[in-house]
Amino acid sequence: MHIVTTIAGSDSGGGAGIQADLKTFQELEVFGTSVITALTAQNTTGVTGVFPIDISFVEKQFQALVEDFPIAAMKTGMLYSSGIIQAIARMIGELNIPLIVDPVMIAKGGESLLQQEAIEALCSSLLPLATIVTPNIPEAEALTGRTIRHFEDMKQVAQSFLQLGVQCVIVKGGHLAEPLYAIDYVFFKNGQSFSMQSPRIQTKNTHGTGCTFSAALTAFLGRGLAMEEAIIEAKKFIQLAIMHDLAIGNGHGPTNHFAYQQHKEACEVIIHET
Ligand SMILES: Nc1ncnc2c1ncn2[C@@H]1O[C@H](COP(=O)(O)OP(=O)(O)O)[C@@H](O)[C@H]1O
Ligand SMILES: Cc1ncc(COP(=O)(O)O)c(N)n1
Repeated sequence: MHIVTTIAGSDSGGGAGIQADLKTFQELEVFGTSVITALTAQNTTGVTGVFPIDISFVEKQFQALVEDFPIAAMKTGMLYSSGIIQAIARMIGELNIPLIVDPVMIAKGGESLLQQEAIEALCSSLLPLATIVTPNIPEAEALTGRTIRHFEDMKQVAQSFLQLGVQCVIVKGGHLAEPLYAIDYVFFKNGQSFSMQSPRIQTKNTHGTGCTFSAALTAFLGRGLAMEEAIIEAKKFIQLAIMHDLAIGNGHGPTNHFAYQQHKEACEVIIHET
């Protein structure tokens, strides 16, 4: 049994954050553990409150896990403050395992999940430890200070992340104005790159897409898949989860974490070398 960890915020609504991650881990047959950085009062219509956990208690959760479990891979999601980021980076720096950093900044409803002053700590302390970083377009722009309009901009942005020491950058295209396809761009340290294209699903139920994608990636890496294979399988997991979306709640409903196990044979992702 492979053990993986998510370091993230709790979403009381169950579609994003820790809850989405653990559901994804369970579906992908890895044993999920967690370090909770903040509680959010949240549903499909938005976030009504954020309660950060004391840094010392974040550290206590992390220590409890690493003292007892051989963790195969870790991901981070909502980290909220520079203090939490620095504590996490210090502890992860002592381990040598795949780390996926999903640089969560803003909830779909517009509420901030990362304090403005924490951006610097994310870039200087945590990203240099990341095996893979998975920004969406607004996060990639905010973290690098560059605007993304064309593929050339995307390459420059990826270069900025790679220069920090990240091994692989996946710029997720959910926010691109591409009506027919959802295209993600993958860049490796060795200069290789490719895009992953799947049909864009017309739905408002996209709460937790980024969390679910990075959790699937963590599970596949924890199971020992090679990086490229893990990335493509994670894209299939999120594609099927959006395709078979759940109309739960009155706002942006969650994705369907059950769908991959039920339909994985029926999902094609088109890969283009870039
Ligand atoms: N409407 C959609 N149809 C298909 N895939 C989508 C759609 N929206 C997002 N995705 C995919 O979901 C994943 C998360 O992307 P994105 O929504 O950009 O991230 P975030 O949730 O962090 O904002 C990516 O693989 C992206 O291509
Ligand atoms: C606790 C928590 N973490 C992350 C997200 C981002 O969700 P998304 O994956 O839709 O960007 C969220 N809404 N809440």
